[in-house]
Amino acid sequence: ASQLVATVLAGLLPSATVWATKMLVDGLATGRPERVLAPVAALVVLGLVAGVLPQLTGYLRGETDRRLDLLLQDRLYTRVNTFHGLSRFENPVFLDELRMAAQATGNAMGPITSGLFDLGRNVIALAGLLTALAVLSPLMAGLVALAALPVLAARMSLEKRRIRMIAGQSAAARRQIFYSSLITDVEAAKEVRLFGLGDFLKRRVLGELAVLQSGERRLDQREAFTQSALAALSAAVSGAGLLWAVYSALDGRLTLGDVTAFAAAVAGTQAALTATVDNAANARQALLLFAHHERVMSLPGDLPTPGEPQALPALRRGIELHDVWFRYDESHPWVLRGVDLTIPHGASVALVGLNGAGKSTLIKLLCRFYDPSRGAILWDGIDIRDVPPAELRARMGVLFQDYMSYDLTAAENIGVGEVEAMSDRARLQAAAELAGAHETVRALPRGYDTMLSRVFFGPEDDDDPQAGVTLSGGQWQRLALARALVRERRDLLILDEPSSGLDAQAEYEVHRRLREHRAGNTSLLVSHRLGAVRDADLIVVLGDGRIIERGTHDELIALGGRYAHLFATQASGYREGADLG
Ligand SMILES: Nc1ncnc2c1ncn2[C@@H]1O[C@H](COP(=O)(O)OP(=O)(O)OP(=O)(O)O)[C@@H](O)[C@H]1O
Repeated sequence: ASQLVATVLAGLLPSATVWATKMLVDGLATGRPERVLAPVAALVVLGLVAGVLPQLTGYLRGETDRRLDLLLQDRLYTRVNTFHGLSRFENPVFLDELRMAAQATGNAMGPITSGLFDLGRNVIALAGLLTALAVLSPLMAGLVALAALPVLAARMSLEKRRIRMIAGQSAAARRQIFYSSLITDVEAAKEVRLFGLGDFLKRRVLGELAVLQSGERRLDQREAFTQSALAALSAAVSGAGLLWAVYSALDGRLTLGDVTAFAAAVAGTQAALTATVDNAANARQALLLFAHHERVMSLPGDLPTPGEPQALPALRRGIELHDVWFRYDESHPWVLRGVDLTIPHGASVALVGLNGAGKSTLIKLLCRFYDPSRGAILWDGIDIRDVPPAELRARMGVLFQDYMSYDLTAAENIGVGEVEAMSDRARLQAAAELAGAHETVRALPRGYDTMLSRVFFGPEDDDDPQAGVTLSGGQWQRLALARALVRERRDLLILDEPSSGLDAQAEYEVHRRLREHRAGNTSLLVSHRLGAVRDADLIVVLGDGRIIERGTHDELIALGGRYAHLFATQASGYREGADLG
């Protein structure tokens, strides 16, 4: 409300100033001092208001923007968090929309609110000035207003083009961001240096930038040209008006004050008009940008979720996959082709198979990151599509092949596995012990409170509690394993290649501890190291999206099929290694 009052006041300022100036000049012309006192006093007050008002509106505007920013960021990220699956995040069109929406959320609301207030102020100013002008010359007022129309139309069409250009270039913009982030990314730094990719990536960045810039350049040229032509038109209109005013004054039809007011009003009107058009165009551009925010908000959910959220009972019988078919997209080949599998409660099931067989995909379906294209996954007979994804996931501990390493403390790196347990040091420690991470963490400079980082901190950061310690690959993996183990309500433990980064001794230890822990605990283990899966209650061999063999280690060896062949190959590899040693 205060911003509204300030806006109206600011809008009335220019015409009031013009009128006070006219009174002053007319008063001066009469030569009577008392006639100039009131206008002078008015001008002083107007000057004061003009000086203070922008500070006030500036502050109010900032405050409005800050509040809106908080509100909208909250709204956007709340929405993004309701996309329970992964497919949206693997869709470049959605990612573009999300990037634009995040940008709009931070940057568009400011221009929209301030643009609308500016617009209001300028429209009021314009109305006041045009009224003043109309009193002096209705014809001139009409001409000045008319001359504004082409300016308005031209600006609107230019803005539309600009938005269309930005949308058309989103792929190039995405590539540019991708290449430039690779140049500075710590994870990529090793390979970029080893393969000397710096120049290659830089050329790609500059190439994309050139494409982006050429579109922008064409638009800027067009804008400069149209704006100049229109400015010339305005100048001609005001020039003609001034000539008319001067001749009218010479004829005695206008007073000296009228001419002053006229000149000021024409200049003021044109300035206010240009500003109005600018405001309208900016607000419109911001609105169009903001449309991305609205589009993300109005997207349907990616996974159908049950209407009535219900709790998932603890697992008693087991998990069944019924004729599960899956492909990532209509245009992609089938990854799983009719998988039938039961993971009985309390059993340890191992999944083996060649690269690309679909093992990780099967795990992602169990976590319901996607829904099967055909078939169903049942948890004690309940279709997992009928329970809220969060409920389902709360019942699982999962270590992914591509686990995350967070730039957080060691305790937090484990605690993110169950946010509620973040401050429960005993639980975090128990998980760390199980994962074989406790000794490593305890030996860190600040123990569990040590900041871990993927970026190396120098000795100069020693006193900085935020400076992180860098762990080795296997140490990170143990922490990730601890994270998967920390969940209290966990009924199913899924480990995708849990020991790929562990040394032989550590692998043995981790598997021994997990085996003890696994007793009575349902687990699914994916591993290429067949030595690690031989104790599993059931070994399932996946080939080309189908289950081709299943049984215990001994049964599969006796069968003499794919598993037996793989096992023999690995074993002979070890024997040769031993012979060499
Ligand atoms: N997000 C995805 N979008 C499209 N296709 C995918 C996606 N993830 C995996 N695929 C495809 O699905 C197939 C199976 O991949 P998956 O990761 O499940 O295999 P895997 O058995 O775990 O292999 P590995 O032993 O190498 O880990 C592959 O052909 C892969 O190209």
